[in-house]
Amino acid sequence: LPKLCPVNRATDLTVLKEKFEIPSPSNPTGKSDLPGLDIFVSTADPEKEPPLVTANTILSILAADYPVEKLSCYVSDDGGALLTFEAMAEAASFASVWVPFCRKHGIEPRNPESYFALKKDPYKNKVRPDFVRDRRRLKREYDEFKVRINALPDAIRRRSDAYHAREELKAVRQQRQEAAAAKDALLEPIKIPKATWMADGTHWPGTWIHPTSEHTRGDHAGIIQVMLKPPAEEPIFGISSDDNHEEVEGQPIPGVLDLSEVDVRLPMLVYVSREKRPGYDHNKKAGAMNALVRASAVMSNGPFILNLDCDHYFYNSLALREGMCFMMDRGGDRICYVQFPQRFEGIDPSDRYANHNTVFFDVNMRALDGLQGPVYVGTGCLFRRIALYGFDPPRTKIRSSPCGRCCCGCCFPARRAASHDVETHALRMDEDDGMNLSSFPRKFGNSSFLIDSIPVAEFQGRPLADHPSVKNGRPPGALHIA
Ligand SMILES: O=c1ccn([C@@H]2O[C@H](COP(=O)(O)OP(=O)(O)O[C@H]3O[C@H](CO)[C@@H](O)[C@H](O)[C@H]3O)[C@@H](O)[C@H]2O)c(=O)[nH]1
Ligand SMILES: [Mn+2]
Repeated sequence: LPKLCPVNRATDLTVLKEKFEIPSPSNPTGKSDLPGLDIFVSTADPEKEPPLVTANTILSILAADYPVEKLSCYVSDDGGALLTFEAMAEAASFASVWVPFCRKHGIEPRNPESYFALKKDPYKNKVRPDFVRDRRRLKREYDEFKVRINALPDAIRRRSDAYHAREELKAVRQQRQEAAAAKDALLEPIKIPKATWMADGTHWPGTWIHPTSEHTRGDHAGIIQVMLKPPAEEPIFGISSDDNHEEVEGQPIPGVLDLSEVDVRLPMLVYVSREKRPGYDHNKKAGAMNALVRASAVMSNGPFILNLDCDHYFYNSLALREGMCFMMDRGGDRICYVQFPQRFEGIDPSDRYANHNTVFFDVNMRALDGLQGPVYVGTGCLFRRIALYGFDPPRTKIRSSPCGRCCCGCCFPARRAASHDVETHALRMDEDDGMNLSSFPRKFGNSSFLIDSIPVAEFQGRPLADHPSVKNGRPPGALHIA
């Protein structure tokens, strides 16, 4: 049995910054050379998973400290619910004040609900004189946002009822006209199925409040809606409070945040509800993740993917950068995924039921890291996109080991290579010629957009070729050009 050898790892964010974001003659503004990152959030039921919680998750993602133009967020709604859709739209709109506020004042955590519920002194280490005013302003905005989210179920129901009444009236009128034309006195009562209506006066394509065929939980069309479009390539600074007054009875009040030094761009946000039909097994969260992998490949195609459940959030706005330290390090191209630990809120003080899971996250996972690596726990995991496509790791060839018969990790590639044909159907990534698209099997389906996106993601996910030991690295600066 191998001995347990728990590993503690540390990251150095300064080194990451120096390597990828320091201005140079070829990159005068220090535009980021970090790879793209797609964040997936899954939700399935607005009754059991309150949209306010999902919205908070989304806000913590949109406010994460990562180059805005490299970050995209995808929400998968397996409930196909208009409520979730509209809550995400509200979150996107609230993000336009929340995210600049977080950036301006270095707020942590960037989940508003948790931030405003913090027990510790919010003014600790805050020196900007406008912090008090900005925080008060944001608190009010957030409270109003919460009320809007909580009012959504009712608003949607009332709107749907109003549209329904209008439709019924229309139908009755038409029936009367037809009856009059045909001189037919017999009028049958009209039954129109109760639809769920969107604000623009069209039918919601997903699940309806009153289910009808084609609009039930497991039976509806696919929906993709971009809620925040991809940001501009260069930073956009906000307006200063001098130019931006609110007026109360003709008197300007300086209530609006001064954002003249803050990049106000937001990452792309996409709502996805995959198509569902009766008779198919949709494989719950796994199926949702697969749908997002495909959808994101043709939209932002981030070479890295991180997934979160709707009731989880980023506690640390730098977490994505920390994950990237492992992926972009020398030898990082051999890493398939980086699993983040989970921490829990709202557990009873004595933790009678061991809900903190300390043994699992702080002992078992570290020990596994000393063997072959921790296991994937289903969420909070940063993946290399190409690894999810079923490719072999880039270096599966037998390498000469320093110790004749060795017991170190380098034996695994040899064993894998030998059993390759029989055991796995992994795709080979040719080390010398790169990828040969024509050899890709049908398993990717017929979308040529998807197939073409694969080698792009592979190239962009490589570490920098700034050291002789990095064999297939990409040249520095390859990603900072728009
Ligand atoms: O048809 C479904 C069903 C679930 N989900 C999502 O899957 C996630 C997890 O589902 P949940 O029912 O909350 O499972 P839990 O038991 O709470 O979560 C455990 O199991 C999950 C999946 O295996 C892991 O992601 C979690 O970390 C782990 O705590 C949630 O975001 C759901 O919205 C879907 O997207 N589609
Ligand atoms: Mn859960």
